[in-house]
Amino acid sequence: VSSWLGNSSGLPFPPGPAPRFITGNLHDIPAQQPWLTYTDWKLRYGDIVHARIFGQHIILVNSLKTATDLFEKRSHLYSDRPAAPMIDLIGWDFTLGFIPYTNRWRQQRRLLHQSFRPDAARTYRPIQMTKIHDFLRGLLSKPEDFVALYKTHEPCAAAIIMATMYGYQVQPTEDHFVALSEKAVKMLSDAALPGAAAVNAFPLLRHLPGWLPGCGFQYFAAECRKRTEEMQQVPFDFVKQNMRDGTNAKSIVATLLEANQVEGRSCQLEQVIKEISATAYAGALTVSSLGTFFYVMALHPEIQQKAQSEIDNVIGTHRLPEFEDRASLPYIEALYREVMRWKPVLPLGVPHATIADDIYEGYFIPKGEHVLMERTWQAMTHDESIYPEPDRFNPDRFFTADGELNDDNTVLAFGFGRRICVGRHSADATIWATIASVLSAFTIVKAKDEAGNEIDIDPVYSDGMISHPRPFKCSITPRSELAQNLVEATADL
Ligand code: HEM
Repeated sequence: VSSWLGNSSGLPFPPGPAPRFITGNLHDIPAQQPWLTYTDWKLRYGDIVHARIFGQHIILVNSLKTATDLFEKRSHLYSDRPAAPMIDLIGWDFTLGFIPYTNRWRQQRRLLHQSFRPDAARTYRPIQMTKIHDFLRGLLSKPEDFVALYKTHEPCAAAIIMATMYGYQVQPTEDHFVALSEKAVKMLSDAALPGAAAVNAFPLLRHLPGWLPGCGFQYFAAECRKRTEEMQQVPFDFVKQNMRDGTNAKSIVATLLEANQVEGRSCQLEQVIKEISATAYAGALTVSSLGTFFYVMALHPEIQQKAQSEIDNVIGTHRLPEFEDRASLPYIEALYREVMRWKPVLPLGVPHATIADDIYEGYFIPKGEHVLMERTWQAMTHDESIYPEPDRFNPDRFFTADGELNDDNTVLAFGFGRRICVGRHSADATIWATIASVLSAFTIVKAKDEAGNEIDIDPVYSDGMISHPRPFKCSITPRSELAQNLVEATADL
């Protein structure tokens, strides 16, 4: 109610579209690709925009400067997460990404940071490379027309995180553990149903029984809670069983359990370790930018050739890339940065919320878990003043006039401030190494139909919190017999 009543600060909210009496700007924000509307609002209202849906304030942060001012320089005020009762109901409130800015968040963040900070992330490189090589061999055994690419790289990300987190080797097909979390993750994304929106706007609805009309979400939530619990418990039990059996499977979970010596002693800490491992797993499974990589490679053969020439000149054709090659491959670096800039996989990031009232450039920003701070990728990664012709996929934009790689190496897609992505060092290494490895051994082109005509690729991305290119057909073939042999030989490494 206090949200509805507005503010008593005497200062205006940031400018924005006029709200209606009860619903606010509900009708101004489209259900699909809302960030396009937000970008339009940037042109109309500026770098910071205010809107309201029922009692929930939405503050849109539309420029890198404003994002840095608020999320970095005032991070002590802007590091909370908005309340989302539906997330609690479906059992996903264990995830660090959704936990409010509390001691529970600090504890989980500290443990995850220990396992994913740069020096720790470097120790996973051998596993990352092994799984990327498995992925390359998987590409060899696929038919020419390789469909639904975002599905093909998720198993690679899943294999890496399962091996590092739990010491578990994912089966090439129908893996039980992967199936468990896929179910839970799917239910999380389905939780954006109309019923869920109503619960988020009117949290009291969560207390109504499922048999009441409109409250069917309660049954869905109960089912989802079961799946989420399984996703956390089953791989965790696998590690504990291995520890009891003395099986020498190194993993982050085993290391954390040993270091904290909590096995059977401190249920609370054991629960935390179980939660952060599932968080990392779910994070790695859902967010990946490689769909975009395959997509742009099929559409831009000239960029692909340039990248492959660099690999051939620097590394040669007698071996596959290694992490140590990264500094010698500036064009691959630029290509990686452009993949991450062009279509961030989380177009609106993950919303932040405010811990206290604040004033920014004369505007009032209310405190509270019902204040959604959203960032619009189009406004930042597609800011024309920083990235001319922003919609064009162009890795060359990351070079200076002298042909040197420029210093724009902050990947905005990983977020800001204290809530910046914990897994970014590991994700960065996985994505870079996959790009370099795939390009060194394979050529990606548009697929052809039976008559030999190229099949166009629809420039369509999935909508929602996570955005991937829609499944498309393309052809992925070894660049040469030598490349094929190199990939096959990785089985013996
Ligand atoms: C392409 C890969 C990835 C992208 C683009 C990405 C992006 C993001 C973004 C935008 C956020 C929100 C940051 C903010 O609130 O300002 C985030 C948070 C998070 N990410 Fe990632 N992420 C990726 C991979 C991963 C991986 C592999 C892990 C596994 C450890 C991970 C774990 C997390 C966690 C735990 C959070 C929540 C942090 C918090 O709320 O304190 N992410 N990520």
